Amino acid sequence: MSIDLDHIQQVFEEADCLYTREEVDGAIRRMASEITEVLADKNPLVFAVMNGGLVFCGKLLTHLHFPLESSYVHATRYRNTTSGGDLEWKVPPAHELKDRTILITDDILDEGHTLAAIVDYCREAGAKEVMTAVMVDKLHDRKAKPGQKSDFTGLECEDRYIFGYGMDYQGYWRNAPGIYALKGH
Ligand SMILES: O=P(O)(O)OC[C@H]1O[C@H](OP(=O)(O)OP(=O)(O)O)[C@H](O)[C@@H]1O
Ligand SMILES: Nc1nc2[nH]cnc2c(=O)[nH]1
Repeated sequence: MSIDLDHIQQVFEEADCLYTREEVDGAIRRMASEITEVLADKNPLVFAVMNGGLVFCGKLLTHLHFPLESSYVHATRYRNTTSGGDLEWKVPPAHELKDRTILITDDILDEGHTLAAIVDYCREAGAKEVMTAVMVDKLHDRKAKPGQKSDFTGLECEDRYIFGYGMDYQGYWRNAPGIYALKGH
């Protein structure tokens, strides 16, 4: 399928900016101090969930000033579409997880299936403690587990399809410098 770059450009121009770069960065700094209080002496292993978690995790890591290891996992459920399907593991964790404290970082907690599956995987692999941090929690009543929350949450957003700061629209605009909502979604 060929991609219509005029459409991609138009999507950005018509989108609503929900959070500016400054607002997102402020939320990430606040999360970093909350995470530091809980994990600073636990030698955690911090995973970015690719692709969407790349920007958030990268920014967050630079605000965590204590010993930790960082790596990534790649799991996807949306595959460049705007509604979710079955979780596909593209790259499972490469580290030994037994007895480790794990922090999983992702861009968005939407229905929560992705994060729940990754948490379950880490627990089954023998992790001592598994915590999660998400940049944005989308507010609606379709969570995989009723009342599901992340241990650390940066921002909340309404029930619309969003992109920017790592999150894509049809594979594009992960580089958008804030969090934007698609017109009409
Ligand atoms: O809470 P959920 O409804 O499970 O959705 C959240 C997940 O969806 C997105 O990933 P996606 O599958 O789109 O892959 P991507 O990270 O490569 O964009 C996002 O990065 C989260 O990992
Ligand atoms: N880009 C993007 N990915 C998602 N994955 C789950 N929800 C969303 C969303 O609103 N935007």
